[in-house]
Amino acid sequence: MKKARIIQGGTVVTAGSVSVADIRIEDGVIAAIGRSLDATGAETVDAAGLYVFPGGIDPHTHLDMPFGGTVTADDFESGTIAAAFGGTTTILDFCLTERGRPLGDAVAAWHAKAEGKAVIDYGFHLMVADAGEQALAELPELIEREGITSLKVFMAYKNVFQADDGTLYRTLQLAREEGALVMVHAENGDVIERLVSEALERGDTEPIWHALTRPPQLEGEATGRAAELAGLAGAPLYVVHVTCAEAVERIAAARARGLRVYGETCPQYLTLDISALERPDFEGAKYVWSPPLREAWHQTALWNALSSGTLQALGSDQCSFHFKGQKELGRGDFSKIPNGGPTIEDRFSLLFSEGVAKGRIDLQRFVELSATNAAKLFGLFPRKGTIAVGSDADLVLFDPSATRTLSARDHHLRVDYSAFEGMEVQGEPVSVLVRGEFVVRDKQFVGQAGSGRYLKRSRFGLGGSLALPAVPIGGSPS
Ligand SMILES: NC(=O)NCCC(=O)O
Ligand SMILES: [Zn+2]
Ligand SMILES: [Zn+2]
Repeated sequence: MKKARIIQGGTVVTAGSVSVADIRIEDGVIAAIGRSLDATGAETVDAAGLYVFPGGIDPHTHLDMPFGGTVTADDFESGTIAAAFGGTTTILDFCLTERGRPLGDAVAAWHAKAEGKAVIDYGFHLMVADAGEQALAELPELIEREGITSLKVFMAYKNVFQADDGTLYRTLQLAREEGALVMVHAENGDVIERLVSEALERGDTEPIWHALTRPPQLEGEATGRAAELAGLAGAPLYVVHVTCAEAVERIAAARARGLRVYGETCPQYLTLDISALERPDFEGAKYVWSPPLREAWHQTALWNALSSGTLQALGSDQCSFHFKGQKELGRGDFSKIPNGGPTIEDRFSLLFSEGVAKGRIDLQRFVELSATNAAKLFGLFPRKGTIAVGSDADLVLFDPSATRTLSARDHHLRVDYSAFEGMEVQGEPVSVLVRGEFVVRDKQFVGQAGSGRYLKRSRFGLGGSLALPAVPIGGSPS
């Protein structure tokens, strides 16, 4: 047995409680929680004055991902180190597949990207581009063998990742049969393709046209369509990176009808707006995401949806490309700017600072949104996403009174800029443990490449002894 550890006197916060307590860790697992635990034979760690949160779960990352003829600046090593500094101890990364190629090959390739590199635990979602015979035959076995219980369908990126509605519907049917959760990138890719061609024909080539050719109506329409198809198939649905009131309304309406429709948003949509794409000297390219940044008023709709339970999670959608040499591929043609940005490190802190510190959400909701709900939706609860006896000792010791300014000067990603440069945040992860071992201790990296473990996950709704509630997460339909 490894030496026991006791995290002493921190304010332990879960989705259900806040209390000052000690946490005893044995063999990577929480062995006891209580006041004044006996520390004989254990290493003690003083957490007085700090919050102790469950390690963050980021359900949406793209590390070492090919896109638009290039590959993301951050891989499973730099990406997970940055995640750990930011308070995240588990990520779920998207395993991309190619039409006509065995899905199993893609899964093997994603294992090769992560093994020996990840410093925190990780699992994969599996992309379905085409629900042909080969894919449908492979999926049940992969779900069982790999514990990949979430499937991703892109409704946009025409001629690249986009699947048609038939594939989405067939994937939903299979997911219902197999106990998997289908995730959608909900934008109408066909209409976007038309709007992009028209803009380029007019000579509108600047980054701002990325946003103007992907209006919120097309995200709302696709979100509503996916929700209807999920309802028809009797399957649950998770909408990734929700950006706008139009999509929130579709999710709320589906949930009000009792459909199991869930959604996430991302820190960039809560804190940045469309004006960033107009920054001079092509700097707007740094802020090219799909769906795009919206007018600032949409942020209120997103915060309301997070606080009311219409949206259940915050994913980073980490997908970083250097400004120099990568984002610059789109000079003269906005459609060639690689989509995505660096967000993995700041997800947790921005939610605390903009959410809890500014009074938009309480501590319980913070824990639900940063960890617990993702664990429940993606088959990791109660092993991950909470602080309970028997759970993995994935913990964040967090100083709520620290203040700092986000900057590429001191982030831990490789990418050459910060999406949140100059933003003041309140609160900071001080130390981070994964399965009882420090990965970050007193703001220093003490982890090891390759120490992160691959996570086989339970099927949807089978979250372990604490199963997913029968009613939608977040309480009554809103
Ligand atoms: N979101 C984005 O712009 N890039 C990553 C790929 C995706 O999630 O659509
Ligand atoms: Zn997407
Ligand atoms: Zn993404």
